[in-house]
Amino acid sequence: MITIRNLRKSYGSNHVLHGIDMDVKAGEFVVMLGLSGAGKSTLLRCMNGLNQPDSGTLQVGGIDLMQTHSRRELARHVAMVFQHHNLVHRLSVRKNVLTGRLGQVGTLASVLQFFKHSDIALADQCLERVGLAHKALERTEALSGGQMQRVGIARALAQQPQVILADEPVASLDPKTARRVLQYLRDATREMGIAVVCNLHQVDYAKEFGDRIVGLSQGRMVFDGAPAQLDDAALNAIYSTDTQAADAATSPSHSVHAPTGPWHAGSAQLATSAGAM
Ligand SMILES: Nc1ncnc2c1ncn2[C@@H]1O[C@H](COP(=O)(O)OP(=O)(O)OP(=O)(O)O)[C@@H](O)[C@H]1O
Repeated sequence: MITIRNLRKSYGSNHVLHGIDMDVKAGEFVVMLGLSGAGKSTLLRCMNGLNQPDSGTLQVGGIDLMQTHSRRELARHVAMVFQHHNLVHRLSVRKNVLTGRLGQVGTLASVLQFFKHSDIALADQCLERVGLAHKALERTEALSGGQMQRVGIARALAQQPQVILADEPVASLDPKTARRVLQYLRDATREMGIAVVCNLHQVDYAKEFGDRIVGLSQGRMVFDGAPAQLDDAALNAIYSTDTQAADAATSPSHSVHAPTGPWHAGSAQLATSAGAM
């Protein structure tokens, strides 16, 4: 579903991504961890076509993002869940979910916001998945933050995407609500075979909900493994502010790559150099 090879991205002279390699398969829930500024959002924005990488290979949901593509084409394959929901508060909950269908309907229907019965049925099914079917006709502004985020997930599901990218989706929620939101996201994507990449700042949520965790430090992948492999040494490598440690973690002798072929869940080992400790 997602294939990334040697991906590089700079903002002017600020080199943010230094050759990222990553594969995500259908139904896999990958959590991305890293310090603020590590490049997590930049990588997600590359995957969502909002940032143009400088070089490398980037295929998401069957689309080659290094080549020209339309936003509409991308929306048919890739959905985004945002930290602040990005919902239209004055619209009903169902209409917000239906906006997830805009990339799939014709241009005129999209402009007029005219939806078929099948789209409405799909929107209601998606709301059902996140436990909010009973709120379909309510104005969105009347919902709590956690409920709004679940509407954001329902909207993403209504796109019927192959990939969902979530950028800190629970950053502004209390722990109980955050867990509920992540549970809905993980369960729905697993059942629907969607590949998910989710940026989080909470290590405990990453361990609880991730099928796999990737760690970014200063634009380099320093960990790629199962939650059980995320030990103190791994956390030190991910959250180190020491440039040498990040370099050591990705040096050839301490590679996070699998010995053969592309990365996959649990394949990669954490660098164990003294610098990364
Ligand atoms: N649009 C932009 N223009 C210029 N520089 C940018 C832009 N977006 C991000 N950066 C820079 O790229 C680097 C990585 O930022 P990014 O937002 O990707 O990190 P992050 O790991 O997602 O951080 P956070 O966890 O705080 O969201 C930072 O140095 C940041 O200042």
